[in-house]
Amino acid sequence: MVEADILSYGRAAVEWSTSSLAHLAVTLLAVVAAVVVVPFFQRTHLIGIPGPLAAKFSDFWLLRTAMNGHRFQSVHEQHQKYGTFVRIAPNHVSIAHHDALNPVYGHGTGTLKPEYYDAFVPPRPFPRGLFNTRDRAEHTRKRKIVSHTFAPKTITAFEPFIRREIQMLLDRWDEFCAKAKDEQKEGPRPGTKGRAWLDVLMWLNFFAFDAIGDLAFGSTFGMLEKGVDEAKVEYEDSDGNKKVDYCSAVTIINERGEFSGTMGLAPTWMRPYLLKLPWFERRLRSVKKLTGIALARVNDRLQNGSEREDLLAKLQSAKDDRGEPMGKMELTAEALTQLIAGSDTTSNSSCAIVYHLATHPDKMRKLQAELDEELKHSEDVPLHSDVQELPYLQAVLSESLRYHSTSAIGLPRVIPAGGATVCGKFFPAGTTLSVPAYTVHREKEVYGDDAEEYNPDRWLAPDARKNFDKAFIPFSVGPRACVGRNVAMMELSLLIAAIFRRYDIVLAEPDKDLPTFEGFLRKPTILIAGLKRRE
Ligand code: HEM
Repeated sequence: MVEADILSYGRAAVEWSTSSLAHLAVTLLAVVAAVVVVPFFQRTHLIGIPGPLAAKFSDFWLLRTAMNGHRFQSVHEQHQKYGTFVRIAPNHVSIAHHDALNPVYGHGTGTLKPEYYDAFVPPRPFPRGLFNTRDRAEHTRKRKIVSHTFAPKTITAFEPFIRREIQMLLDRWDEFCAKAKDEQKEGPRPGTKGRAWLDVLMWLNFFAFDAIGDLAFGSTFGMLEKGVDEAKVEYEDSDGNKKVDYCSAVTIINERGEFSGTMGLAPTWMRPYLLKLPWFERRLRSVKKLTGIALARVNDRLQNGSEREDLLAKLQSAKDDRGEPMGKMELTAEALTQLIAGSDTTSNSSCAIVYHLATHPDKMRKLQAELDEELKHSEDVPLHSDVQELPYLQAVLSESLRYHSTSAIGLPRVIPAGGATVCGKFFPAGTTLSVPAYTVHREKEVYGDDAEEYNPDRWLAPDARKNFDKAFIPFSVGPRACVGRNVAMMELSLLIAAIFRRYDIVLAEPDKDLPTFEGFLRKPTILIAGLKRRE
């Protein structure tokens, strides 16, 4: 009897497990059909577009590429293999041609930022900021308020504060140079005795955070002074108590970019599941901490006030079309946007400029000759009016932004109702298109056969700017282009002029490529250089 029971129990177990396995297999097939096969056949209009096989069926090809930190490179290689059009995800086509810029990003085209940008929205209860607002009317409202804060008059008023931070950077580097000169220690390379060896990227990050802190909130983070990457974070613990902590702002901003730049590529339904993976979980903590940094700065600033009109004061006094000012939460979201958009964009770009000049000593000497000649009577940090039209300095900045391009990926946009024809191909409404900056910046048709080479001199040719402008997008183009472009160009012009006029710079590893890791931006990871004061 017992034996019979066991046997029937065993049979039932086998039947159950067979039927549940079959059930599981059917469910899996249904999921695969729903997620992979159906969307593939729904997009028959994209079937003829070449690309990696995996990318035609699922978002994982692009997602995995992004997690590896070199999305710009992988997409570039696909374009080299397949040509102008590459399908990089089931509903996403990358178009590597400057003729695609206007229809994809231009004014009046009606294209919108897709769900990708939802992964950049700050955690609740904060609303969206200018950068990640997708709704057109809401973006227009915000853009009107924010662009007012970047009006030319405001920017001129920022110049003394930017110059003060650059002077602080020079003072710190001078200390290191003086010490190294006294000690006359051997450097990491033969013949480099008596130089100060430091991670230039780290110091440029200190500068960029202090500068944006000063511009946006009326005071710096104190990073240059302390020589430490540290920022105050305000947050609520699980019991709702307000807490204060200190953290590395640079690491946090990097991890936040990696989180958003990757998570945004996953279909919306999958995002909560990805959050369970340690890679995303850790980076989500950084997203929250970054909001905590903005909150701490906004709170301190509102409590203590500011003696001058910083960006926050401008935002506070600005009103939208209905005469409404921004509330505290929106103010914090915009302050966060500026902190993110205006800090490491500048430090990454300036780090790349230092790298490219130091690896092209002839170009560095040419720049130094111009600075010596034109800035004879300037202070350590020149005036913007003295440098904004220096031909070789501006050529170096343009070439470096072209060649490195911290925003290197194709920024995605969704085609609106009615569809659009781009570079001779029709794309129906709802298709996501992007134009990869890294690849477009290397178009031989525009930049010539030496497009793969770093050569600032190309910008000196007559009509160069006019010819290159059509394929030059470091700040993007159209209604969503960088609102801080003029501030960024002022910072870069002053900073690079001041640094190269004062120091002779060599790299510890001049034969190596600049190491980078890409989240949303393509960021250098380290740059060890030996500095000495020029005679
Ligand atoms: C070298 C420095 C910089 C570079 C290369 C850069 C590049 C860009 C790019 C490519 C975009 C478009 C992003 C997209 O469509 O997804 C953008 C947007 C933006 N940038 Fe910059 N940026 C720089 C500096 C700054 C600075 C200094 C600020 C402010 C202080 C700033 C504020 C913004 C904001 C608020 C947006 C969003 C604009 C909108 O959606 O309407 N950026 N930037």
